[in-house]
Amino acid sequence: MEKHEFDIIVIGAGSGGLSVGLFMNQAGFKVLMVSKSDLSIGGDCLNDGCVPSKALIHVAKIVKQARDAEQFGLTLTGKVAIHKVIGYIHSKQAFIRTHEDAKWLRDQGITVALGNASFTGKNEIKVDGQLYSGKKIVIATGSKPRKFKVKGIEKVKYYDNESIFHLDNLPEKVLCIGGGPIGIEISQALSRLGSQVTIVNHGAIILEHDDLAVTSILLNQLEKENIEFLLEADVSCFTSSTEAVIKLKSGKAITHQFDAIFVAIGRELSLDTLDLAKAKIKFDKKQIVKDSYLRTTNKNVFVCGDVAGDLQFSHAAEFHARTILNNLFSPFKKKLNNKNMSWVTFTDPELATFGLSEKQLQKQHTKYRRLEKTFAEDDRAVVDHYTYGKLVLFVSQGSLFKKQKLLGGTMVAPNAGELIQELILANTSNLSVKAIFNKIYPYPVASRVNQGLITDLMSEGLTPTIKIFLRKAYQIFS
Ligand SMILES: Cc1cc2nc3c(=O)[nH]c(=O)nc-3n(C[C@H](O)[C@H](O)[C@H](O)COP(=O)(O)OP(=O)(O)OC[C@H]3O[C@@H](n4cnc5c(N)ncnc54)[C@H](O)[C@@H]3O)c2cc1C
Ligand SMILES: NC(=O)c1ccc[n+]([C@@H]2O[C@H](COP(=O)([O-])OP(=O)(O)OC[C@H]3O[C@@H](n4cnc5c(N)ncnc54)[C@H](O)[C@@H]3O)[C@@H](O)[C@H]2O)c1
Repeated sequence: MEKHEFDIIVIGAGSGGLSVGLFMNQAGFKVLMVSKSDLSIGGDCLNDGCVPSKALIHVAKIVKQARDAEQFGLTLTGKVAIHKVIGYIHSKQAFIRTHEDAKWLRDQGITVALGNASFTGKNEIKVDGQLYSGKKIVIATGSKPRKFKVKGIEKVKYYDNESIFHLDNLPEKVLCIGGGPIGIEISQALSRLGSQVTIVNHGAIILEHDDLAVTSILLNQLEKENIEFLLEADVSCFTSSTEAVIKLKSGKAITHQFDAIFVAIGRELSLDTLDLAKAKIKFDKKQIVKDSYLRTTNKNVFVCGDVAGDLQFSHAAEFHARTILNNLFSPFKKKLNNKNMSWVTFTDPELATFGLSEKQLQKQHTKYRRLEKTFAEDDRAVVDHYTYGKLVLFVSQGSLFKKQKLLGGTMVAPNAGELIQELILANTSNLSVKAIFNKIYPYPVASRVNQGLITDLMSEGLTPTIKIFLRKAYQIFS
């Protein structure tokens, strides 16, 4: 059988795989991209994840704002037509697909093979009966929703992120299993469109990777929108297609009625068809064994994105790609380092987090200050009605000769994801907090809250000695 040879083979054309493949192609290398099918190009992000979920959230927000307008005398009648919502989502996906499909990739000069890839040797894979070899191979096969296995599950209408964006009818009552970002984002959107939603979460808190000071505010806001939370609770079984038995924290079991369940209890890595052993790639505890350079036990094969078993975000997958690309071209190999990572949960209000968390700072024995500010007195928050908002920052200890810097932080507010961007820049660029303090913010942009908290910190510098010094200076120079 004829074998096709490439400089690099990328298995999986999602956020991670596309980043590697497109750059290598632009740089003049011979690239093979493998995707299960034409429609799976773009990966989870385009097809079953970020894009459809953010489009759904957009529509749900419009509906909520229309309902909110009733307090100003407008009257709203009728129900949301779910097929129009789904149509909107699909139209946005179709638009993006025009530059994320096999034809477009081929037009760029990339060879595309459609089908499941499996290894046949250390540098060789097979797709749809055809062999391909690559000097380097990147596994970027992503992840899939973990299946919920409990007695009676076969009786119920079951949705997860692969089916929810194809809804025919909006279920009246939804039972969401899982209080992570997928469960929370989708639950709020469904609730705003008209479903009555209850979230059952195994853990004691929602969004367990974020700071409790902000997740508790988000929880409170979601409860105000009539989303019910059962925390530290588990579905023991389904007794019919519409009834679940839920074991509560107290040990008590209750029955709960619903029309459909939405499952978001974490992800499983997509490795099924790869046949890793043929390429001498070790696999342990449901993960591919990798080093801190994202290399597998076969030094010519890398892992990138969700399948690496690290943080599962589109931008994390892109960051993996950048790390791998750097190391392909530079003698100065970079280890994967997430100290500047950030993420946003696109609820309303949004929850945005960047840099190191308090747990990480404590673990690495870094000296830091925790600063907190509510938005109760922020003029923009007052007029736009989000005084519940909060900003938390972790700053290093400065001195006369040492810059005080942002180590991490988190915010809950509408548009928090945009508001923290300048803090992320200060964090990644190692700027002093004075960069925020010295900025002139147009009044009343919402991001003035960032300066507000840093100003609180700076005013601590007005010690009794400094005040005496200022009085003297005033006497002399004024
Ligand atoms: C509902 C939801 C919302 C999300 N929202 C956000 C968000 O707002 N922001 C964010 O940053 N992240 C978000 N994520 C996470 C984000 O989608 C993923 O982290 C990201 O898509 C991972 O990219 P990847 O390249 O690792 O994998 P993927 O994008 O999943 O791509 C992997 C590709 O490999 C293909 N593949 C698998 N096995 C094989 C094989 N054997 N041969 C050939 N091809 C194969 C798959 O079909 C797929 O196309 C969300 C996820 C979900 C589910
Ligand atoms: N805006 C974003 O960036 C965004 C949005 C969606 C998803 N994502 C990514 O996708 C990943 C997966 O999201 P996810 O929400 O599926 O998973 P997750 O692992 O983040 O959260 C799962 C939640 O389900 C709970 N859980 C687990 N088993 C359960 C059970 N049997 N019963 C009840 N609760 C149970 C856990 O306590 C946890 O709170 C996220 O970690 C994130 O990286 C990102």
